[in-house]
Amino acid sequence: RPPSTWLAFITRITHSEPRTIPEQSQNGGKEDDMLAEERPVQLQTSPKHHSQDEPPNSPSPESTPKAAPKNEQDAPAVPTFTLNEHENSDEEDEEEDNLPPPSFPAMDSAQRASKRPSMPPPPPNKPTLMAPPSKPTSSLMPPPRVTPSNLRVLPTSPSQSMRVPTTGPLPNRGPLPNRGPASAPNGSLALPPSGAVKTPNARGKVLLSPGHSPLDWASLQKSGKNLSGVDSLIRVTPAMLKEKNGRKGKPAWSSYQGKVYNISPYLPFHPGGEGELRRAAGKDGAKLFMDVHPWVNWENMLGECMVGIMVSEEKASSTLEDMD
Ligand code: HEM
Repeated sequence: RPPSTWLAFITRITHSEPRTIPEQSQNGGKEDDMLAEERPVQLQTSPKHHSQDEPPNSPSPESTPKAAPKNEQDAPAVPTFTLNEHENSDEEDEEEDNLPPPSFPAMDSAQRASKRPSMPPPPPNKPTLMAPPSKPTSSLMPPPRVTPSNLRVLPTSPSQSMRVPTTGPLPNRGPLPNRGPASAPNGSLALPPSGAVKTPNARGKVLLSPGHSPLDWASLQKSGKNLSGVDSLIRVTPAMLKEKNGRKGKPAWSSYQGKVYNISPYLPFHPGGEGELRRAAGKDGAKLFMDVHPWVNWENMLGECMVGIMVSEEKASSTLEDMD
């Protein structure tokens, strides 16, 4: 048994093509194959009996169908199909509702048996009766409870505080080594003796005058100029060193590990400033030097400025060559 929707379609075809009926009836045996329900529908619409006196071009199921009807109103309706034909036709909907269910799948088939008794889906564009889910309002929510387990335990031991955290921003690396005190507030890093190192301040960097960069000093050392102020190396007594303090036009000498250097030409080149370097004038500057920048090679920096060696007052009269 064809679905109910087919019946309406078959009805239209039989209305529009009456010549198919005699052909089927002429076949005789084929008519028996047709379903019983279809027969009266087809027979009602087919002009089974017609007069012999009709003209040859009159509408006859046995004659060739006309190319065009005489009257457009009499013309059979050409079946047209649209996608929403069933939706727009109320008559067909009612007809379908009254028709028995389609024969496929069979009433006792496994498909029907396995079909869940599902609820029909709600029609679109129709307001549902269910109330929309209430939105959670923050004002009604209780504040999150802070329990001790939610709090991160702060590191207590130095080994824990030095550990790099796996989450969050990287910690401040702090100043470069030997450039000043460590920035760790908990004192976990080893600090030099208090007061021994000045805190470097980037804004306090000494601005050297043009032509007095470290490169300029290196070029001046290689220039061959006499930077020591003496013709040859001399013995320097403590009294002599103390006199060369750089004041009142006098040169500035400073001793470092038994050697005496004329630091006067280096004063405008000193990255730490002329004033800082002058503090070592006329005396042993090793301690001041090592406290600030032990990585600096004094001998390389002031090699051309060497005056002589420190000697006691007794040996001051003799020359260095004599001592060798
Ligand atoms: C007489 C031999 C000296 C030489 C050849 C010398 C050389 C230098 C050099 C090359 C720098 C730059 C270091 C760097 O940027 O890493 C420097 C910086 C400095 N020096 Fe000296 N210096 C001498 C003595 C002194 C003395 C006696 C003092 C202090 C009493 C001093 C205080 C400083 C300071 C404060 C800085 C700046 C450090 C900084 O900016 O981080 N220097 N010196």
